[in-house]
Amino acid sequence: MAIVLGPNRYGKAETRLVRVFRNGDTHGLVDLNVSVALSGDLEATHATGDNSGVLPTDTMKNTVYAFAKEHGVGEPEEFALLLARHFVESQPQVHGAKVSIESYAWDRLGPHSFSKRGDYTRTAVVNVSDAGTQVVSGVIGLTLLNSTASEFHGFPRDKYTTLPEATDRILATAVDARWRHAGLSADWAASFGGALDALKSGFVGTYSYSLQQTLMAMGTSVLTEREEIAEVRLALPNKHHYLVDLSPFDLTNENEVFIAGDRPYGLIEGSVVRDDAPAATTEWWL
Ligand SMILES: O=c1[nH]c(=O)c2[nH]c(=O)[nH]c2[nH]1
Repeated sequence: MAIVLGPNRYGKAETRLVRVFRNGDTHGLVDLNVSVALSGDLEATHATGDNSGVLPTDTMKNTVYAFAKEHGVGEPEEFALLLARHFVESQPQVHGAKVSIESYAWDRLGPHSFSKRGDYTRTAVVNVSDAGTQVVSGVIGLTLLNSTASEFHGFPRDKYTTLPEATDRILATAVDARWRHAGLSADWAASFGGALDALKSGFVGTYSYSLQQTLMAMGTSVLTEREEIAEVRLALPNKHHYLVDLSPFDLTNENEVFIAGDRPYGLIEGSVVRDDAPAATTEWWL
């Protein structure tokens, strides 16, 4: 029996970068949270502390800031590709790089004034490895609600089942979605905007008998609208809204007064994929 090192990686997580683009009086703003994880020939440091192959995580952080100055910061997918390729190409012992970016949007209030948009976070993850390069875009925290057009019934009942059948309920979720691009170049901004719109219209346009059905419709909507996207993965928390019993006050409640539940919540997860999509080069999930 031998004890050996299993899969491992290391990097600098959550480097917060704000880049101001000064074009005369009118400034632009990019606000990112960048995480880098490298893998490769790293046995020595784990076995003996020989760091001859360990590019410091501090250097990774510095690279993020230096690249922001030297190359600017375009779309998050573009910046992640630039960084991931840099680490793999410049360090022979590094065979894999994963660069994950969260991008926070700011709305313009004036030439150099901005208001942070709080409705969702855009994400981009680039994986460079011997198997290939993969770009995954996504969105987290996109909260959507239908105040009707949702039912849930016909489910199995056992002795622990108390849930009433619902023929008219609120359906609400905070969308966590990632989508894998078939290629390595796209109009990333248009692709993200289109995918976001497709997720929303899939949610809005589906008369739902389960959040699972809505998940499938949202993924299908993205793949129908965006041919550059090969696969969509979704994690949809079911943000339950419970009808308040107003009968103690001699009041009726015709689906008008709800308690917004916090936890526990149902969590519906799934992948929607083109059957002819190219295979993923790296394992990915949320
Ligand atoms: O859309 C739903 N899917 C479920 O699987 C489920 N389970 C549950 O209790 N409520 C719901 N709603």
